[in-house]
Amino acid sequence: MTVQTLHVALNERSYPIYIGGDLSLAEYLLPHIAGHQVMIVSNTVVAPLYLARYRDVLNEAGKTVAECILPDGESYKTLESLNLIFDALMSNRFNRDCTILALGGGVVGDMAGFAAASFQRGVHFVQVPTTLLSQVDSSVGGKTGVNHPLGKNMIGAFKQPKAVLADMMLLGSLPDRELSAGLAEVIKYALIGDEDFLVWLETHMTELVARNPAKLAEAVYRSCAHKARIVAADEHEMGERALLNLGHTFGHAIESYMGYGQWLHGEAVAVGMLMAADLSARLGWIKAHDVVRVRNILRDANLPVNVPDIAPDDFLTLMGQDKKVLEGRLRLVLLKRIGEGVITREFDLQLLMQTLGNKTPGVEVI
Ligand SMILES: NC(=O)c1ccc[n+]([C@@H]2O[C@H](COP(=O)([O-])OP(=O)(O)OC[C@H]3O[C@@H](n4cnc5c(N)ncnc54)[C@H](O)[C@@H]3O)[C@@H](O)[C@H]2O)c1
Ligand SMILES: O=C(O)C(=O)C[C@@H](O)[C@H](O)[C@H](O)COP(=O)(O)O
Ligand SMILES: [Zn+2]
Repeated sequence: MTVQTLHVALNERSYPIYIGGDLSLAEYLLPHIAGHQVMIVSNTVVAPLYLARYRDVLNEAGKTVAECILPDGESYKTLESLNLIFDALMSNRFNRDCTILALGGGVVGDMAGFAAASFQRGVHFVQVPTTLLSQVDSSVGGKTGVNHPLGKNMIGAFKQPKAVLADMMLLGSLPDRELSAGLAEVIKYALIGDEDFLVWLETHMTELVARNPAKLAEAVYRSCAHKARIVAADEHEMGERALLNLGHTFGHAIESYMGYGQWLHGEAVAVGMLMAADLSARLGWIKAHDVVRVRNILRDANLPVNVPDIAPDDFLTLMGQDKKVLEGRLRLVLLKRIGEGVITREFDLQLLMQTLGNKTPGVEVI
C-alpha cells in the first residue's frame, strides 16, 4: 500500500499525517522523535500486541525508552490515570526534551497528549493511533484531556502532535464493534461538509465493514483531509471547528448518563447525529427522508440507531454541561441540509424536547 501524506498547516506547529500499511518506523517515526528519551504510553490491550516493535526500533536508534501501560477503557480516562503517566515520567527522570509517544486508541491518545501538554509545561508528542476512530479523528487536531464524572473531556488542553502515523496494519486486531464506532466519526465528516463522501460511503459501506484495506485507507485519508483543513482554519474552536461536534452534545450526554464505557464514544455520537438530524427535520431544514438516510447509513455501519431510555429532562440537564454552552445558552450542531452542518442556538426548546423524547429517530414520520 502506498503511503499517503497529509499536512495539518499550523505554521510552526504544522505536522504530517502518514497513512499507509506497515509504515517504516525508520522513515516515518524516527525523524519526529526529539531528544533521547521516549515514553511510550499505551494500555493493557494494545501494548502486548504492538509495543515491542516500537520499543525495539527506538532502542536501536539509541533512544532511552520507558513505558507507561494504562488500564484499558473509557472509564479510566481520568486524572488518576493521567497521574500514572506523570509518575512514570518522574521516576524515569525524564527531561523537558523528551517525547511522549501515544500508542493506542483515542483514550490513550487524549491522555498521553494531555500529559505532553502539561509535563514540565509541555514536551514533544507523537501519535500512533491504533483504532479506526483515533486514525480518522482523535489523533489529529490536538484536543487532549480526561473526563470528569459530570462531563466528558472537561479537563484538558490543546496540544498538537509532531506527527501522526495511521498504520492500517494495526487495525487487523480491532474488534468489529470498535471498527463500527470509528465509522461513526467518518460518517460525521460526510454529514457536516461532503455529500459526495456520503454517497461514496453509501456505496462502499459493505466493503468498509468487511475491512477492505484500500477502502479503509481511503476513508481514513478523506476523513483526515477534512479534519486537517478544519483544524488549520480554526485550531482552538472559535468557530467552524465546532462542526466536528455534530452529534456530540447528545452523544456526550449519553456516554456520561450510561456510565463511561457502556456506550462507546462512536456509538453515542452515531445516535447523537441521528438526533441532530431529527431536530433539523423538526426545524424544517431537512426532510424526513434525509433523517431516514442518516439512520440507514448508521445502521449499515452496524451502529446503534435507537436512543437509550433517558428522560428528556435528564438529557437536557446533561447537555447543559457541553463546552459549546456560552453565556448559559446551549449551541448545537445541526444540519441545514445533508452535507452542510451549522452551529446554532436558534432552535425552539419545545422541538428539542420532542427530539429528546423520540427514541426511534428516522422511523417516526415528523
Ligand atoms: N481528541 C479528539 O479530537 C477526539 C476525537 C474523537 C474521540 N476522542 C476520544 O477518543 C476516545 C475514543 O477512542 P477509541 O474509540 O479509539 O477508544 P479506545 O481508545 O477506548 O479504544 C477502543 C478499544 O480498542 C482497544 N484497541 C485499541 N487499538 C486496538 C487494536 N489495534 N487492536 C485491538 N484492540 C485495540 C482499546 O484497548 C479499547 O479497548 C473517547 O474518549 C473520545 O472522547 C477524542
Ligand atoms: O476535534 C474536534 O474538534 C472534535 O470535536 C472531534 C470530536 O470527535 C471529539 O470527540 C472531541 O473530543 C469532542 O470535543 P469536545 O470539545 O466536545 O470534548
Ligand atoms: Zn468524537
